[in-house]
Amino acid sequence: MTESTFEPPSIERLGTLLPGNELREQADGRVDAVNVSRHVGGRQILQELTLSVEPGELVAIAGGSGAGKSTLLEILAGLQPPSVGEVRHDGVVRGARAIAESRVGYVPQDDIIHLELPLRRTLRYAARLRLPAGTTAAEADRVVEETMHDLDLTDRADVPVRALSGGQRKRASIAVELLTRPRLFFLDEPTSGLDPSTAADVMRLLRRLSRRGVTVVLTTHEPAGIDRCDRVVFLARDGHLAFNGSPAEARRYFGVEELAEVYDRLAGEHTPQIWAQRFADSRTNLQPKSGLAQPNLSAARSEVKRTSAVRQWWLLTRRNIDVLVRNRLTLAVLIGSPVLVTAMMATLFKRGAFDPRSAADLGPAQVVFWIAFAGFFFGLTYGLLQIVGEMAVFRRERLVGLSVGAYVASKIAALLPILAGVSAVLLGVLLALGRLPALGWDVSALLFVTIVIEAISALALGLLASAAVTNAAQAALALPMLCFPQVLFGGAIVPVDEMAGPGRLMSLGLANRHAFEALGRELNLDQYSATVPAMSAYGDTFHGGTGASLIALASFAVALTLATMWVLDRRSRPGASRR
Ligand SMILES: Nc1ncnc2c1ncn2[C@@H]1O[C@H](COP(=O)(O)OP(=O)(O)OP(=O)(O)O)[C@@H](O)[C@H]1O
Repeated sequence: MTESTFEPPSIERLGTLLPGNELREQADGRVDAVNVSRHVGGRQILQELTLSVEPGELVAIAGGSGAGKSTLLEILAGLQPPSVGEVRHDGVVRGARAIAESRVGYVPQDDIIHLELPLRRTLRYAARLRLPAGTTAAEADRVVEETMHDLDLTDRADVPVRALSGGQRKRASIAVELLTRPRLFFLDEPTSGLDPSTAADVMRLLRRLSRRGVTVVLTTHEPAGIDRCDRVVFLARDGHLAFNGSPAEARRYFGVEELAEVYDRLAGEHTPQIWAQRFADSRTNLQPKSGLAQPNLSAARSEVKRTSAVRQWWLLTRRNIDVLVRNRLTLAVLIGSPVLVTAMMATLFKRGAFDPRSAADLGPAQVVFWIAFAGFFFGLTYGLLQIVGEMAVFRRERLVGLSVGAYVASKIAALLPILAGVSAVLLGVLLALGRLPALGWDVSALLFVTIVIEAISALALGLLASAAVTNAAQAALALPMLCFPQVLFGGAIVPVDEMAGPGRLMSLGLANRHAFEALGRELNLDQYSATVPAMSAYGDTFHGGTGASLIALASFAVALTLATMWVLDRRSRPGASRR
């Protein structure tokens, strides 16, 4: 092992969270929410409440749909700031970034693992990303094996996550979070969608964790799950605190035999405030015995040093390639669509389109325009589905310190070689079949570089759209919306000089126009304006050097990459909409 301040993250040292291990860390893992409330867009979704969770407690947050359970959970976890009040972990008031660096586990409702990868592989990537800087690969692998063993997943280690059962997949999501041995563990509806026996398995697992000293807080709708908890917090509509106590006390308090009946009782009153008032009046009997922990502003907990951004980039690039290679359908589309486009262009255009004696009308300009558009199209389609499908994974990893720059750069690094490959094939085929004039290496190389720079700027545009939309259907709709202006205002169908003023201005911001001009100049299309009358409409379009066009394309790539990072940062901030 290399010299470092980090000790091996063995189960023994990290603490002993799972069954079969008798060690127990000192009792930290306390959560206090003091006068917290939350309003969004003028609506109060969580009313002011104060509650504490003791170290090692297993607590359920229950209530009707939309009552504010997830909101309260995220506030307790420190992933969403309360609008008013504060949350303390072990007496320490923490900002979201500090929480990201401490040992808080959080399992959202969505899967936070890549479905394409085998379980062991996905856990290994997660371990290398999340375990402290300095952890060797062998140590990370050992933690993965121990965690899989503890969660009874070892015999599923080589199965792609997609092929796991619902319960196994939920345990896999829990496993990702247990890799760092959290002291505080928050789960949003960990049993939803599971059959009663599998749900009971998950609850038993959480109970075992709490017995080992981990504080576990979860949201749930299932009365059977609530019964397995030490304590239940019932929320009435609009986030009113209706009850906080043990499941047995809840039965007495609401006067019901079954906890399922509490939901009817909560819905029965005209206003949820009635429940909040009733509980506040009875509260003195049910206050946690130890009271609130005092804020400890000076506490300097040993915080985990995260993996460097460069190493994150390298790990994520490898994971991206791994996911791409294993998702045969995506790979087939990424390679198949350029092959089809190349074949179509070879079929559409005649040989000798660039021969000055036979060049017909707009022939040379059209060939060049569609080559430019192909580069744009490849890049855009490559980027469009990259982020939207793994937003839940990204958001979770961001909370444990993932760098947005490393994430976006890893997408570009994984896709760039394929983009360069398909661009080279497109040019090579058109040259070999005589759809382009015979060219020297220097011009061919220039054409290739132009197409690749354009494809990268389109890739960045695709990534931006992928980061901004909320589902794959929206991403698919974005494709024609983003392509259409590139065709209309690209300068080939209507030459720039013939466009109305606003159109001309708009074309300046489109990659296709600059790529069309650059490729046309590299191929010396200017020569046809004298011999082919229709080409004279392009005026000075193909006159001069290509530097300005290439700089414009590179600037788009940089600006769109930065915009993608900005959108991702905003969407992964604590409190950002999950929708
Ligand atoms: N970022 C947000 N922007 C706008 N409204 C929000 C936001 N987050 C939550 N809400 C609203 O606040 C209310 C509580 O949401 P929350 O997800 O906490 O409820 P829940 O009890 O977990 O619901 P469910 O059981 O259906 O998951 C809902 O009406 C929801 O639409």
